[in-house]
Amino acid sequence: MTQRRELDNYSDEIQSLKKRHAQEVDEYEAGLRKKDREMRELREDLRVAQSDLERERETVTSLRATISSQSTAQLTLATQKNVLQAQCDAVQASLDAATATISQLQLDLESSRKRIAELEQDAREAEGVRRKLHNMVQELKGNIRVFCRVRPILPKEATASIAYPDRRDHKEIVLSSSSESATGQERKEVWNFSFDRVFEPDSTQAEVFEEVSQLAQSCVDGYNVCIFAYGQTGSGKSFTMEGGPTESTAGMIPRAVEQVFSVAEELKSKGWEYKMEGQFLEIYNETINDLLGKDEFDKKKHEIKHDKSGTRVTDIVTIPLRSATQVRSLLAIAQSRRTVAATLMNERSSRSHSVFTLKIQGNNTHTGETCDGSLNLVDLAGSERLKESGAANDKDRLKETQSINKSLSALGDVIAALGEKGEKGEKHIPYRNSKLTYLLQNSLSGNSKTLMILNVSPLAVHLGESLCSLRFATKVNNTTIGTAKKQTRSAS
Ligand SMILES: Nc1ncnc2c1ncn2[C@@H]1O[C@H](COP(=O)(O)OP(=O)(O)OP(=O)(O)O)[C@@H](O)[C@H]1O
Repeated sequence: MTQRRELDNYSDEIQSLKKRHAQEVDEYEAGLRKKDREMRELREDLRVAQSDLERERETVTSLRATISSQSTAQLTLATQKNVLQAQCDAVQASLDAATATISQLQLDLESSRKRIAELEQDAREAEGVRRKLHNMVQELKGNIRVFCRVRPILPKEATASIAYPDRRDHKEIVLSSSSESATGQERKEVWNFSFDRVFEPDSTQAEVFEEVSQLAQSCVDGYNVCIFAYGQTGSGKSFTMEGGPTESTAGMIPRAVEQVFSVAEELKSKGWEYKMEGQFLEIYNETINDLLGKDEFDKKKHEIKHDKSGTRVTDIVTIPLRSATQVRSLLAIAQSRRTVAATLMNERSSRSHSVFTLKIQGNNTHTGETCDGSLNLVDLAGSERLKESGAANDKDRLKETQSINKSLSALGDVIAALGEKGEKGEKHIPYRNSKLTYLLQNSLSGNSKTLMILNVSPLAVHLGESLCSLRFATKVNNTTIGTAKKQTRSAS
């Protein structure tokens, strides 16, 4: 029994042990599951931690790369800083030097300003002296001068016998002709003429202008200047005065105008300011026509008036001029109007006098001086006589030729009378004998300078006309003796 009880006890004990064991197994399994869960969680944490670690590693690598490139950049910057510092030092040094130089320059500038003021004063005085000397030179050369220009022969023309013996000063021209006398003997005739300058056929416009340019200077200095082209039709007057379309063939009018503008520009630095205006007219049959008028034909009646302010033509268009280019276009307008008139009225351009007038008013802003000059450029009508012009049987042509002859001989008389006045004192000058001389009255007397360019045709058929022109020009040229004497008188 005891055994039995013991057995029961043992069985109970086994039962309780089994129970406890099952309980412990449960607990153990629950613990195990918990551990398992904890282990999964830990694994997850580990994976997260590993990926964080991986990221951190990448960050570290990239930071290392950044640090390495930053240190390279820092090194470069440091080098650049050193270079800039050196440059800065150099700039500072040159700035210091420049400041010193500026101070010195300011001193120099001040003394240069003083010197410039003195030189400007000297220049103004020298300009006055130059004007006087220039005028003296012009007077010594003669206030009335004559140049003779022989035009080249054109194709198919037969030349007359013309020689130029003065190879040094170019002042002589010799015409000759040989004919057979009634007895069959050869008769040779020779005519010598001398002028202030003779231009041979190969002379260029530039060479002729070289002699004329001094007069352009005079009119800017306040003198009245008249330049005439005289000669028979076809002798080269228009070529000489207006010239061709190219720079090398441009005539005296465009060249003189160019020169006047450039001299006026140069004198600006000496305080001179100039106002210029131009007019262009023609005198045809003793009637004035405005070549710058608006209409194709000028129907207005123009009169010449002389008053204190100078010579004025009533109702004539006067254009303020600002540049030589503007003058050239004006000349072209005038030329086209003359061409229209010429086609309608029998080569009128060679049967009328054209007068281009440039008025120049100067005012010196430093000295208060003023001056009034004018440049008259005159292309005279053809000087041929009645028989040559073929006018004898044509009433209109006859009238034309007579009025041309009248005005040309009036011009010769006025110039001759001016020369005599120079020798004998007071003398009546017959300005009123023609429109041309009346118009140019103020530009042919007093402080005026006259140049006549005699244009001569080289043709054998024109020999007679050439001789007439040369004789007329010689009469004009002899007038210069008056001026030469004046110079002797003032010297004594
Ligand atoms: N120095 C020169 N060089 C070249 N050709 C010239 C020269 N002089 C004149 N001529 C030519 O001779 C011809 C006559 O000249 P131009 O027309 O100038 O004469 P003109 O005396 O003015 O005649 P007009 O009284 O008919 O106007 C023109 O063909 C011109 O081009």
